Amino acid sequence: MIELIKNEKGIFKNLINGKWKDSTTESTITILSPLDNSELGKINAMTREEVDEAIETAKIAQVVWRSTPLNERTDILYKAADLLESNLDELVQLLIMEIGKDKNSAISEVNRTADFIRFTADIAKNMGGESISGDNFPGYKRNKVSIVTREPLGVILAISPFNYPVNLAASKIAPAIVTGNSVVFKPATQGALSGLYLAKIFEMAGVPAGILNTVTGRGSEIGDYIVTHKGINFVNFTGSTEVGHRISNITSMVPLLMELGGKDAAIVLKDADLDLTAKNIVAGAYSYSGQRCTAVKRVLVVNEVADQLVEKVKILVEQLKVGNPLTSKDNVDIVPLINSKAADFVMELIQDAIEKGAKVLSGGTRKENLIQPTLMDNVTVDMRLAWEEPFGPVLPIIRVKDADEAIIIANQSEYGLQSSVFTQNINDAFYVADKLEVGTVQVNNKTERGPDHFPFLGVKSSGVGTQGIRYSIEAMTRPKATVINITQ
Ligand SMILES: NC(=O)C1=CN([C@@H]2O[C@H](COP(=O)(O)OP(=O)(O)OC[C@H]3O[C@@H](n4cnc5c(N)ncnc54)[C@H](OP(=O)(O)O)[C@@H]3O)[C@@H](O)[C@H]2O)C=CC1
Ligand SMILES: O=C(O)[C@H](O)COP(=O)(O)O
Repeated sequence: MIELIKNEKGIFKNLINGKWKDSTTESTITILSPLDNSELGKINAMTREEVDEAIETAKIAQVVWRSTPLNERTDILYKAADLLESNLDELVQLLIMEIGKDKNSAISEVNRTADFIRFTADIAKNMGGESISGDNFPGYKRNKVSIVTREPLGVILAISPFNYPVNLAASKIAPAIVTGNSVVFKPATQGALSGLYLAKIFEMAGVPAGILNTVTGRGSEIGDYIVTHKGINFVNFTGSTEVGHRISNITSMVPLLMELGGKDAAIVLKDADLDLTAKNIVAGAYSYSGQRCTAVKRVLVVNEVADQLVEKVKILVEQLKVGNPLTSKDNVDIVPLINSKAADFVMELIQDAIEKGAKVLSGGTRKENLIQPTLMDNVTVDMRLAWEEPFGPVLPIIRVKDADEAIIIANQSEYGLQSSVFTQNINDAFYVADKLEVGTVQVNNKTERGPDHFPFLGVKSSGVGTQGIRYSIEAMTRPKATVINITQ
């Protein structure tokens, strides 16, 4: 199917108004694989005029789409989910090559996305509006009734990051279109081929012309133009806090739904089940080399059990499989990072911590962009690793005297995505959970986004608004009240 979306020069086309179009510009971006530097294809660096066309076409098409029966819109989503599954092998291969995901994680991303799309259709079909009688409020009678329906917002701008190019695109596109919105989708540049593939799936499933349009090009070049475009009615962005802040600063009167960076803490109390804790911490911190916003990014463990926990974590870290998914026989947990800039940054954080007295218990070395899973003990709050998000396979252990000190350090972060607390005492779990300034607290589990119908949100610099299937649907619609006044 890849062949259907690229031209004879290997340039991937964009879906605009139901047609896969070549750009009018000669300006292209070459997508190389982080695994072997091979060229996977080229994408167009679209011009402003082409962006205008994508947004204008979305605006016009939405007018008809919002009146299309919901059951027809949901049928398209069910078809898209089936098509994703029937094209799993090719898409998995593309994900592995384009973003260096290990095979198991790539398969899981595609299957989870199909489930997400189906569940979105199910929820949309089962969501109703409400009717409110006037007499609930003093001075009014039952002859006044408000019928509250949910209306689409118009044109949704969906911007996705590199690490889940299919799932974090579909989790914006599916709730948007099922509710009668149209979409302009700007994938991450590294991840754009997978994103365009997803768009092809939606098109094949029957999404009408103009309802899903794609825009490719570097965010640094066209990002400001798209997010501030007057044709956009809602921005759903997942990516770094830096870009999120920028979008928030330059937009005006447009609702934002943003999931940004994190520094999720795993807080370990003295009565925690340490085997379960260590297992969760290692799975949470290192899968896909830590390139997940919800990765466990620091451990705050009380002194009484710190030595025991560290020993258990170290044993598991040393069992992680490290390698290049292209050349490794088995599935690997630790893969090369997305690019050398990302790997340089992780090494910089490790070096800073070493210079300030942290101890490397495992890893700490790099071969090209493959960084060994790194475990660092005795990390203290004067080190950058205590606060900055590495988006790589390095985990700092910060020792604390008690739960209260852990809470203070956890909350001092600029981020507030998730936290875990490990304890066998339900009262302590609630005590800690109640005080943490995050969107979600996981009790005795690693930090993670799923299941996808749960609310997913970050506070402080980790985001604005709430995702999760029903929550995204609500965010992308607004109530509309039609008031019936019955003459009596
Ligand atoms: N909380 C969450 O749910 C998640 C958060 N993240 C966070 O994302 C980061 C990693 O992802 P990464 O892709 O590198 O993030 P970036 O912020 O670099 O990019 C995200 C998206 O924004 C685009 N973009 C870049 N500049 C602009 C701009 N000025 N205006 C509009 N769009 C722009 C990018 O395009 P281009 O690729 O062309 O630059 C890409 O599509 C981490 O910080 C991580 O924590 C990631 C996943 C989930
Ligand atoms: O992009 C991310 O990193 C995700 O939103 C996290 O999802 P996960 O917890 O399912 O990996």
